[in-house]
Amino acid sequence: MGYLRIENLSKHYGQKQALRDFSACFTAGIYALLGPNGAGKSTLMNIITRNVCPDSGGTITWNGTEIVRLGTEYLAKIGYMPQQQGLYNNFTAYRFLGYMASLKGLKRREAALEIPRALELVELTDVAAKRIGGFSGGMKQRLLIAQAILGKPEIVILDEPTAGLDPKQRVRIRSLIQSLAEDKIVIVSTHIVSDVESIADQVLLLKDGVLAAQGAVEELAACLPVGCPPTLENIYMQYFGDEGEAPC
Ligand SMILES: Nc1ncnc2c1ncn2[C@@H]1O[C@H](COP(=O)(O)OP(=O)(O)OP(=O)(O)O)[C@@H](O)[C@H]1O
Repeated sequence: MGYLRIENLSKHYGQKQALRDFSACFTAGIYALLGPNGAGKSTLMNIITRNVCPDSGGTITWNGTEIVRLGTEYLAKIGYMPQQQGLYNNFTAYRFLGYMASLKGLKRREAALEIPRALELVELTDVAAKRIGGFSGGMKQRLLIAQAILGKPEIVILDEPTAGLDPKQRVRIRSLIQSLAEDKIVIVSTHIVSDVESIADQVLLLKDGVLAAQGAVEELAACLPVGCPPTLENIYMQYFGDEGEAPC
C-alpha cells in the first residue's frame, strides 16, 4: 500500500484563493474533509484527481514520485466520484459501468470481472439490468461509488457522496465507505458531520482554503472547553461556529 503526500499546495481562481499552502500525507484509511461551503474541499479533490491544476510551487507525490511524472500510471490508481454528475438515465446500471470501465481503459476481460464485483459491493446486483432513470437517489449514489472503485484503485475520492440522501440511505453509504477502506486511501468530503464521525480515521478541517486542523476525532477534541462532550459536531462548532456560538 502506498502513500500520497501533498506539500504546500495552493490554488487561485483569479483573485479568489480557494486553497492556501495545504500539506498532508495519506496512507490506507478513511480521511474526512470537513468544512463549510466554499472551504476548498472540491478544489483539493479536483487537484488530487488532476482535474484542476494547482498554482505552481506545491507538490503531490505518490510513494515519493511526483504524480506529474507518473502520468497515467497515477491516474489508474484513482477512483473518483465527483460532486456534480450526470447519469445516463437510459442506460442500465450494467451498461453504465461498462461504459465507465472502457473510459478507464479496463480490458474487456477485466471489466467482465470488475463490474459484477463492484455491483455486488454496492448491493445493486439485482437491478443491474434496470435503467438508471428509475433508481432512487441512494441507488444512484451507490452506482457512482461502484464506478469509482472499478479497476481496484488505491486512492478513492468521494465528493459529498451522501448529498441529498435521507438518513437511512446515508447510513448505507457510510457502511459502504467503511467496507472500502481496508486497503485503500479513501478521502470523503462532506459538511454532514454525522456521516463521517464514526468512520473517519482522520478528520481534516478546512476553513477558507486553509487546513485548520487534522487528527482523529479524539485528538481534535482536545481543543474543546473542559466538560464539553468530545463529539465531532462540537469540534466543528469550535472551528466553524460564528462568534458567540461556542459549542458548549
Ligand atoms: N472554477 C472556479 N472558478 C472560480 N471560483 C471557483 C471555482 N471553483 C471554486 N471556486 C471558488 O473557490 C472556493 C472553494 O470552492 P470549493 O468548491 O473548492 O469549496 P467546497 O468546500 O468544495 O464547497 P462546497 O461544499 O460548496 O462544495 C469557493 O469560494 C468557490 O467559489
